[in-house]
Formats: sequence, C-alpha cells, structure tokens
Amino acid sequence: MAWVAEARQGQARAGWLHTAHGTVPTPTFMPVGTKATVKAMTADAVRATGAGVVLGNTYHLMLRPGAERVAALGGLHKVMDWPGPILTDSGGFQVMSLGALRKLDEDGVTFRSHIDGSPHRLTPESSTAIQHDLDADITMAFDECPALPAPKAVLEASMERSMRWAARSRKAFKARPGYGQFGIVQGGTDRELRLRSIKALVAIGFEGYAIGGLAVGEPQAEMFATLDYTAPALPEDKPRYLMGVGTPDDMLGAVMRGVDMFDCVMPSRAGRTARAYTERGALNLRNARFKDDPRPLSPYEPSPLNRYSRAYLHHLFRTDEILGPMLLTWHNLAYYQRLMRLIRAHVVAGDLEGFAAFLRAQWALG
Ligand SMILES: CNc1nc2cc3c(cc2[nH]1)N=C(N)NC3
Repeated sequence: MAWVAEARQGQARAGWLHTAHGTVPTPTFMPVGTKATVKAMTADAVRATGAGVVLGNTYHLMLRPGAERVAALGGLHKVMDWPGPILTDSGGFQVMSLGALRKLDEDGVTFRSHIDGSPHRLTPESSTAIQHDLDADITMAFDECPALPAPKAVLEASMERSMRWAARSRKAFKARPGYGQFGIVQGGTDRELRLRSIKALVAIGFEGYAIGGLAVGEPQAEMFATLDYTAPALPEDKPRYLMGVGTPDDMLGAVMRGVDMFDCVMPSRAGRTARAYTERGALNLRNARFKDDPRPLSPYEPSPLNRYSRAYLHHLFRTDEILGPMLLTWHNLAYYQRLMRLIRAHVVAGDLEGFAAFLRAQWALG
C-alpha cells in the first residue's frame, strides 16, 4: 500500500492512496462498517455516496461471526460485497470503550464479551492475525487506549506499552503488495509523550500513521492544538489518519493541519436518529417545522436523495418507518463524501483558506 501526494497547501495535502483493492483520493472519509455492514446501508448505497475505504472492527468481528468464519467465507470484501479497500481497527479501543471487563498485562488484554460475558484475549500478535484473516487492506497496530483524563505517569506507562505492542504488531504483520499497517500515536494531549511516541513508531516503520487518543470528548480547540504539533511531526510521505473524527468542521480544521484520513460514526448514527447534515448545518428532522417543507435536504447541492422532501423524511421518522434511517444515513454519508471531494479540490486549486471561510459561513446559516 502506498500514498502519493498530488498537491500541498500549507499543512493540507491532497493525495492518492494505492491499495490492493483500489486507489482512493485523500483526504478521505471512511464510513464505519463495524460488524461488516455500514448500518442501514446496502453496499450499493455506500458506493453511491462515493466512499473509498470502509472500516471494519476486530473486536466486534472476532466475537461475531468470528474471524475464522469470515476468512472461510472468502474475507470481508466478499462477505460484505465491498470490493474497495477496507481498514480494520485492532480492538484495543473497543475493549476499553465498551468497558468489557478487562485485565491488562504486558502480553495483552483479557476481557469479557459485552454480548455474553464469555472470556476472550487479544494480543498484538492475535489482533494482527485476525486482521489478516479478515483480509484488511490496512491493519491497525494493537494499542492500549488509556481512559482519559489520566496523570502523566499513567499516560507515559501506557504509551510506552503501546510502543512495545506496536513493535510486536509490526513483527506479526504479513507484508503483501497493496496491503499496509498503520502505527497509532498515543500520549494523550502531552506534547513530550506524543513526540516520543512518533519517534518510536517511525523507528519501527509503518505504511501510515494514526493519531489516537483524540475525539474522546476533548474541546475542538484542544484537538486542534494537539494536531498543530503532532501532524507535522509525522513523515511527510505517509498518510495520516485521525481516528474517530468527526464533525464537518472538525475534519476541515484537521485537513488544514495535515490530516488525510478520517472515520466517525456521527453521520451514520445521526442518520438513524433523524439528524441531517447539510451544507447549512445540521437539522433535526423530527421537528414539526418540517411537516410541510417540500424542499429537498440539500437544495443547493446535488444529492442522490434530493428526490425526497424534508416533509417526507419527517413523516418517515415520525412513523418510525425503516426507510427513514436508510435514506438519512445515505444522505449524511453522501454529504460527508461530497464535502471531502470539495475540500480536496480546493487543496489542489490552492484556495483552501477561502473555501474554508465559505464553508464556515454556510454552516453558520443554520
Ligand atoms: C471516537 N473516537 C475515537 N478515538 C479513537 C482512538 C483510537 C481508536 C479509535 C478511536 N475512536 N482505535 C485505536 N486502536 N486506538 C486509538
């Protein structure tokens, strides 16, 4: 797997991510397909949004249906009918964030399934093997994700363990043309720890680098301040992935600070809860003001869903029709993809600053 830069503007980059399952323009937004499905979306609908890379998840897939079963059925691409590139997260964050009763030791994590309480274990080696079985184009290193906020000593010990686990993940990775593995920068919002983490990961050497430990509830200003020194410290010629981010405004600011790849459950989760992302900010379609609104959701933009009125979507959510979450998830993901395409075009055109001001003014219209 390789990333090639096409254009730069300030810290922002426009590039091409070449993988075994196709080439994707960056910056790119990766819809979350945790359990081998982007919730409420058929694979054709995901394609129609213009998505490039789809995310899968080691933790969820190892529990159900099991990585061996996915491998026996031909791998994730075949099982979920997604011929494009797939990135799988390594499980560490989910074990921590799902609060699955976990016991951490130097070798790995023992935890109980959040589904049935059955005992399981993940190590850098087993997580890497699972992601190989899933046939992920991009494998994430197995890291330890400390609950934040945490004292510096705790962050330091956790980051150092994650770096030892990154080395073990790299050793366990089976290199194949078109496939790659990303290291994950840890260290909370502590500058010294983050820069040490970057140094350790670059010394191991990965095809790309992810920034972890953000998008866990910290204010946007704090996330941007961390990016201001973290992104430029990562290798210029490798893709940078900000995990779990974010809103349209988060992604715009992160692209301007040098980030190339994003994933977030927001647009799909919002689609299921009647929250619509549009070029003029977010709308709550359950609100009675949409009862008779004949306009499409994005009247100023081409969207596959402009054949439907806001009144119709309001009706679907008010009557709990399954089509409501399906159409709105499709709309939100299509908006995220269109936004990324426009941002990329303005990086290439060299006028991203001006376009950012335009976007922010539009979002403020509400
Ligand atoms: C929603 N925010 C978020 N922050 C993350 C941070 C990480 C992650 C996933 C995340 N999602 N996966 C990892 N393997 N490590 C760090």
